Amino acid sequence: MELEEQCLKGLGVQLKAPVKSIISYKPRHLCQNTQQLVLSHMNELYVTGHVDAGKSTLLGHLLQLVGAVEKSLVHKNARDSEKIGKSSFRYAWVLDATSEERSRGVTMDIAFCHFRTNSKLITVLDAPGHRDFVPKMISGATQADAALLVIDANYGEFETGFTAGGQTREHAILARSLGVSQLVVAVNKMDLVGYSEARYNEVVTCLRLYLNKLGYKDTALNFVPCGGFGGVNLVTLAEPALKSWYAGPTLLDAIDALKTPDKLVEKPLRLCAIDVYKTHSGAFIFGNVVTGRVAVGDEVLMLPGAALAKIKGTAGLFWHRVPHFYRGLFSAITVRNEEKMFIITGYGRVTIWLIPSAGDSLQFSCQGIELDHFRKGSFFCDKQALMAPARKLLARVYVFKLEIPIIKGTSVIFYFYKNEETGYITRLIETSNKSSGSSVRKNPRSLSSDSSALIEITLSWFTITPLFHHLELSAFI
Ligand SMILES: Nc1nc2c(ncn2[C@@H]2O[C@H](COP(=O)(O)OP(=O)(O)OP(=O)(O)O)[C@@H](O)[C@H]2O)c(=O)[nH]1
Repeated sequence: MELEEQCLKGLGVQLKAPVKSIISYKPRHLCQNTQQLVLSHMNELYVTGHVDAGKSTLLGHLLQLVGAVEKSLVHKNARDSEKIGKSSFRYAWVLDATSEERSRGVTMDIAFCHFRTNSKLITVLDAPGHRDFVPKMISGATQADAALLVIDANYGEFETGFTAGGQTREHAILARSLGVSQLVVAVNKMDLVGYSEARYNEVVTCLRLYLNKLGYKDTALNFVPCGGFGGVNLVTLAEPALKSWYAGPTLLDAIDALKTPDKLVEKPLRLCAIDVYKTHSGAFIFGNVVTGRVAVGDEVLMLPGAALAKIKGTAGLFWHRVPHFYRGLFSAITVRNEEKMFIITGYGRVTIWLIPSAGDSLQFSCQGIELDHFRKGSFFCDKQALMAPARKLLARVYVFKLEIPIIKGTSVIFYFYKNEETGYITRLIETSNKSSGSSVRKNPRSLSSDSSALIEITLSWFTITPLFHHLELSAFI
């Protein structure tokens, strides 16, 4: 394995993640001496928390410290933010890149970025904290394995985010109901409370109780005291006031310790198209492999529409035209159109293909479909194992806090990757035990706060669903 990695390096191909395995899977169009490298899976981490908790600053500073931001950009942000009297936002500007976000000092859309820890490639989604942008935040959470919940430790601020209706609670509930299974909780702005151990313990105790109640076990939680603006305990712990009582992980270590979920490489292909980027010489699709794997030349079906398409590589010549923030998304298959590379191994000349598989994001183009018919959220899937269009869905739902009980006929919004469909509840099938899932009561008349249930939803229009039940279907009510 090391040899292959070294050879690729020698060719100037920089892998975005360490090679995990060499697999024997061979599509028909590849010749016999083809080996395929599967890159180690990425972890997707989405950053959330109460408005102004310091999410963008924390992340921007962390990216800077791990060298994921170009030095020229660091200097430019420092200079430009100072010029308009907003130097406290200089780290946040790494992520809040639009002029409206900068002038208002709030994150308004999901920002993507990437960095490496010791053992992982992390894709980060910085979600807006403001209530008006909650739908954006939901689309971020539906893509992520783990979340970084940022808490403002300052006196009064933590309490505001945490009281009934506060966004810390709301975001934790959303993350939980959308299936995010692990949380790193950054107890931020510790400088404002004098790095007080007592305050840290107070915040952690309060949050732990609440998160346990939502169903997060202690093993799925990792609390880290830090200061995003000062860079305290992000990558190293040098602050004596914190060091005197804290000996746990830094934020980077806590992120590195996240478990990489089983990405279901062996399942049939489901590739979700996230966006399309048009240049005068062609269009590229940006997508995310949910399950299975895909190679150049594969014939796939795009749904909805059932158009047959052939996956093509993308031309490296256009690389410089790809927006900067998208670049880190690509796994090695698309970096400089090097999907086919020759390397010398102990066995002679071998063709290496880099295969994007479940968990990878990639850029590609395809033959056979009109990109005008393409829409965000379309799925490319295996011809032999199609995804089923459906209007009726069964969903296991967790009900958190409600003012009015849920009854038959209640309207819902269904999110499935980039798809969003309205509908209503047509049956309340049973309530169930929150931890064991066993049936408690058949055909209940209503669902109240703090319960779990199996329900039937009828959507206003057909949506595509996975044929196999690889994800617990989650609905947000
Ligand atoms: N004292 C102190 N201030 C901080 C720290 N981190 C962030 N701030 C300040 O808090 C303010 C808000 O920071 P942002 O990073 O924009 O917060 P945010 O959570 O991303 O905001 P939204 O995305 O709009 O919800 C800015 O003025 C930051 O300089 C910290 O560790 N200590």
